[in-house]
Amino acid sequence: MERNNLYPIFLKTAQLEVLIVGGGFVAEEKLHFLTKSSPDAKVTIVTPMIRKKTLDLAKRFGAKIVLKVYSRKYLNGKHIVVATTDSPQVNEKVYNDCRKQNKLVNVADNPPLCDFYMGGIVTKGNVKVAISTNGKSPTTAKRLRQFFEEVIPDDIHKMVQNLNDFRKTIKGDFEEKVDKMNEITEELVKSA
Ligand SMILES: C[C@@]1(CC(=O)O)C2=NC(=C\c3[nH]c(c(CCC(=O)O)c3CC(=O)O)Cc3[nH]c(c(CC(=O)O)c3CCC(=O)O)/C=C3\N/C(=C\2)[C@@H](CCC(=O)O)[C@]3(C)CC(=O)O)/[C@H]1CCC(=O)O
Ligand SMILES: NC(=O)c1ccc[n+]([C@@H]2O[C@H](COP(=O)([O-])OP(=O)(O)OC[C@H]3O[C@@H](n4cnc5c(N)ncnc54)[C@H](O)[C@@H]3O)[C@@H](O)[C@H]2O)c1
Repeated sequence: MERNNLYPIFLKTAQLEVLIVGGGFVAEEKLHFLTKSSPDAKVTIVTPMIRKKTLDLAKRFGAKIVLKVYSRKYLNGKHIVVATTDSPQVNEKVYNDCRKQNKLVNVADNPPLCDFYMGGIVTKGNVKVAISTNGKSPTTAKRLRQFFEEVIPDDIHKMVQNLNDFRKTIKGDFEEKVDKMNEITEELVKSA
């Protein structure tokens, strides 16, 4: 069986600079899911033309807009780059420029030109679940995201907070605390 070997990490988007190249439908989709998960993301969009809905979303989340065609100088100071233009040549140039500078890059509609994939994301308070199908089926990632949004209780953050509070009240060394935390949460996965 094929296996997904990607390693998910949870980025602190408030302290990273993201560049989106292009301002059309795909840019809107990527910006929408980025800001849904991470409203504090620091985003710059470089594009000669921006669609109204992309512009509205960009304004709502304070993204910086540069109405210019892409060139390498716009990579300065950026950590993560997402290319969404309708020109395969431009997208490929963005990819190659980023690889040369060791910047993480995603060409949205071209899985081989991605260092990382955006995933389906469920956020419930402090709990976050990220889903990937290894780039094989974005539709499945979306459906799984909808499923988990439904089944994970909205108030799971209360349990997380209670366990955080409870941990502080336990006496003993690290090992004893781990044992106690595992003991009281055992029921959560019993039926699984
Ligand atoms: C999860 C999500 C996150 C997000 O967008 O942030 C996401 N795509 C979403 C939706 C979606 N995108 C597309 C459709 C129509 C599907 C169809 O037509 O079959 C749908 C479904 C819909 O809209 O219903 C079009 C599409 N997307 C990609 C290709 C190229 C290809 O697959 O070859 C094509 C076809 C282009 C063409 O036809 O040429 C590629 C990628 N899309 C990914 C992520 C990465 C892999 C994630 C993974 O590992 O699973 C990857 C590899 C790169 C990337 O973009 O990072 C978001 C759902 C968010 C949510 O709902 O929660
Ligand atoms: N819209 C979709 O759902 C979808 C689905 C599958 C694949 N795609 C593919 O994704 C690509 C983008 O699609 P779209 O619908 O977002 O297109 P779009 O026409 O809505 O947007 C393209 C954007 O790229 C920008 N752009 C063009 N040249 C540029 C340059 N040199 N520098 C910076 N920005 C530049 C344009 O100004 C525009 O904002 C296309 O290749 C399309 O075939 C789109």
